[in-house]
Amino acid sequence: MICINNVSKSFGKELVLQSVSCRIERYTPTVLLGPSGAGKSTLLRCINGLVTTDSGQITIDNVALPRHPQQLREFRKSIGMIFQQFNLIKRVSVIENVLCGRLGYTSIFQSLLTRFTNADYELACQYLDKVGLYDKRLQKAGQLSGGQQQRIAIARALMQRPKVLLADEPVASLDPKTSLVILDLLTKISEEEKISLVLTLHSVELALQYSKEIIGLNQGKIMARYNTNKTNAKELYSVYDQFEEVANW
Ligand SMILES: Nc1ncnc2c1ncn2[C@@H]1O[C@H](COP(=O)(O)OP(=O)(O)OP(=O)(O)O)[C@@H](O)[C@H]1O
Repeated sequence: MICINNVSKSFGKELVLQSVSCRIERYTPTVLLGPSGAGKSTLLRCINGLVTTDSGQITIDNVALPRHPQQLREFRKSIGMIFQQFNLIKRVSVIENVLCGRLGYTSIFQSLLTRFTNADYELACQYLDKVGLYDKRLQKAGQLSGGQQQRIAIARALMQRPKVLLADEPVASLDPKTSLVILDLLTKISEEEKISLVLTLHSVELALQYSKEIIGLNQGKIMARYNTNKTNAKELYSVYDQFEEVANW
């Protein structure tokens, strides 16, 4: 379980997260929903320490996110991340990109030489097969379509064997049909591999279709929390124009 307790974050004079508290249950696909600038990406990035909080605490399975860089690096092994723009090395092969996900497990010396074990290669092939890209493993990543590049990014994140997968607008650069393929894949894999999935999305309809819990953020505050089975699109749209804080979890 991810526990976010009274987390605040400012960039300069802008208070982006204001004493945010919530719990994200294990194996419960959860979407952070809200208007542009609400602080969704910032909150997601606080969960893996990419953004340092000003105050408050985040724990994953009762372990607090460390502040010390080396301990944070170790902690991050258990948290995969997927980005809107895929963040691949486009000039290198698909399989090399996937293997990069293993760097956290490799000694610094090995990382410098980028030497991977046979077991690493086997695992990379296994995950490429899972995302349907085994046949493309030797192609340069940049030659593939956006949807295929996002699938490489998913395989790369899986190489970390994460217990939590954070996906920041994973389908914002993709067409509607490919978006469904990617979200199908993410939810299926997170269920199969027992990974807790947390996403930011801009589509109310996709949030309803692919999550079990929805956390509504607006102006750096949690406005409401919804169980997908007990809400509807009309109610969720209110997250975009509601400014009164209802509750924190
Ligand atoms: N590294 C940064 N430096 C300065 N300001 C930042 C930084 N990251 C985010 N912000 C600011 O924090 C606010 C919230 O940004 P954030 O990306 O978290 O919002 P969001 O809800 O994810 O928006 P969107 O849906 O448009 O991606 C914005 O005003 C943004 O400009």
